[in-house]
Amino acid sequence: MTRSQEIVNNPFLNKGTAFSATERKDLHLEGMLPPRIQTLDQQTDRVYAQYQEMSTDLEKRMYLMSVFNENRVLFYATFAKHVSEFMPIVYDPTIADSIENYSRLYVNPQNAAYLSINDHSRATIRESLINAAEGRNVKLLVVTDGEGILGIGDWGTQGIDIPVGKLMVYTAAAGIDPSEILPVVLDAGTTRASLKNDPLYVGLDQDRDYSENYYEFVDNFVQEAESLFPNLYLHFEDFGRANAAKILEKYQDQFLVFNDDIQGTGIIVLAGVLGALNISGESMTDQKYLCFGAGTAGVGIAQRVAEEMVQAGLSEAEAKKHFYMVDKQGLLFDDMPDLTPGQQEFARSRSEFDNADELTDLLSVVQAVHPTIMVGTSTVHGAFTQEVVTEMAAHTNRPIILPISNPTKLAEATAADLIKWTNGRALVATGVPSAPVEHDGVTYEIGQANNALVYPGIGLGAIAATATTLNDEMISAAAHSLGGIVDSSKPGAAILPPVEQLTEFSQTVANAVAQSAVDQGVTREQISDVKAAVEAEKWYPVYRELN
Ligand SMILES: NC(=O)c1ccc[n+]([C@@H]2O[C@H](COP(=O)([O-])OP(=O)(O)OC[C@H]3O[C@@H](n4cnc5c(N)ncnc54)[C@H](O)[C@@H]3O)[C@@H](O)[C@H]2O)c1
Ligand SMILES: O=C(O)C[C@H](O)C(=O)O
Ligand SMILES: [Mn+2]
Repeated sequence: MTRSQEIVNNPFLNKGTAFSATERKDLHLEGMLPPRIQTLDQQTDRVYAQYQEMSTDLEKRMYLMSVFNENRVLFYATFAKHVSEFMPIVYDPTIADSIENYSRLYVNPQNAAYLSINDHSRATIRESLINAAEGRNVKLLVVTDGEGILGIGDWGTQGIDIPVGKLMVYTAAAGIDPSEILPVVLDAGTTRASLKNDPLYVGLDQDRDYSENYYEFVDNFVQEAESLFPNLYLHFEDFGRANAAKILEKYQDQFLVFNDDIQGTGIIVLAGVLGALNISGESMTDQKYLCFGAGTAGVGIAQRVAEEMVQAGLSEAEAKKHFYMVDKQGLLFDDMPDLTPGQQEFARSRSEFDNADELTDLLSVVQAVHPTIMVGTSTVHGAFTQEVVTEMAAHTNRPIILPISNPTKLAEATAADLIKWTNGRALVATGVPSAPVEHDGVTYEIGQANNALVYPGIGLGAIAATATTLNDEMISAAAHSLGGIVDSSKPGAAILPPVEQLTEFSQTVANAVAQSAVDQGVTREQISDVKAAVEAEKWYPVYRELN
């Protein structure tokens, strides 16, 4: 390839019709492009106009991905102008459709790294990461093994769209330089027969490996990534329930790692609860918390909220008494076999209830417990029925209800139903974006309780501060930093800030996390001005001069 071809085919360098006259001459691009030189603004107008021509959300996403494949600056400049409109297209919920159809729609590897359990030697992994990084300075890596994609389960290699999509949000929300990132999928096989039997499937057509091999694969990957990219922020996403917490615990004291489903979700839900309590005027330690779906996210959130109660003065044992975990078995009791370690932490004793053996479904648990907060991470569509919600609302003035299973087709309830069934008393946030709800003359704004509202800022803050670890203090600082953005005195106010302000509050989160790292002295470099360090780390979608 000639240098000119390399430039126009490199999405990190390509400017399309915006190459200047001098660049066209110096880089030998003359004759390779239509003659009229356009501005980035004109290009984004064209992209947005074409985007609007697409009839379905999946088509819109595919079109935007084609722009992404060609020209990163143009993609992010357009995204920046339409943040709240593009989020559900680029990210959740439309990303779920693109994952389910990934092999069928495949056109481009999108500069991701694809690793295979069939050759998981450190040498091969190292070589693959070097190839995929193409000499770029990787500071942020998002990795999945595809086993627990959103709530839609095991999608093997097709899960790579989650790291790609999560990283797009990092850049759009927090200004992470898109050339300093790497999406990675660890293909350890899949349990999904329809993928294995599909000749178009681009991943390994073999059973998912649950042997020691798997942990060796993960470990070889972590060790090689950490050694190749020494200042890495390593983000784990959508691993299965049996592995997510285990992997985080294994590496969190050694490296700068983050599990979004556990920590990111814990932070955003805690922020939502704090926002709700700000509106109701109630105190955290008076709450009774019901988790429906005690898996990776459910337990991660409960741990974060429990930690907040400890900070509010309760002992750990007292704090845990405020929690009720419900899973497939019903209310989780400490005598049940097969509880995960996280579930065991919160399991109750049967002797607390007269009718313990009857507490096998959500409604009977709500009747027995009278929760004030109910969070859904179960993947059970419609589980928060009118009966469940009215029962909850009969015993608390402002029920805090967060159905956050993704994508839309798995959500436990809609915001509109929750507002209607409680006559506007419920304080609600949902995992996917929800339109405002009109009820009895009041417009209820609905916040989005999605980790996307916090993980970009946390990553930016940790990277900008040159943090060596991501600890509880930094995580708690992130959750608290979102307070005060919403005017809680307004009737129908949301409990979380609006996605339109994603870039602004990502900066707020980043500053809080970086400040916490600096205050604790857990940084590689001495940082005297935290805000300046965060600002200096930010990338903006503008064309840079090429020579
Ligand atoms: N909004 C967010 O930011 C966010 C973040 C993480 C996860 N999530 C969503 O939460 C959901 C769960 O994700 P996860 O990673 O924790 O998955 P997971 O598989 O670890 O957990 C799901 C849990 O729900 C339980 N469950 C399944 N069917 C049930 C039923 N009928 N009754 C009660 N419990 C049942 C499972 O046994 C499991 O423990 C997904 O839909 C995911 O998209 C949302
Ligand atoms: O990806 C999302 O939308 C949030 C979360 O990480 C999930 O797994 O559902
Ligand atoms: Mn996730």
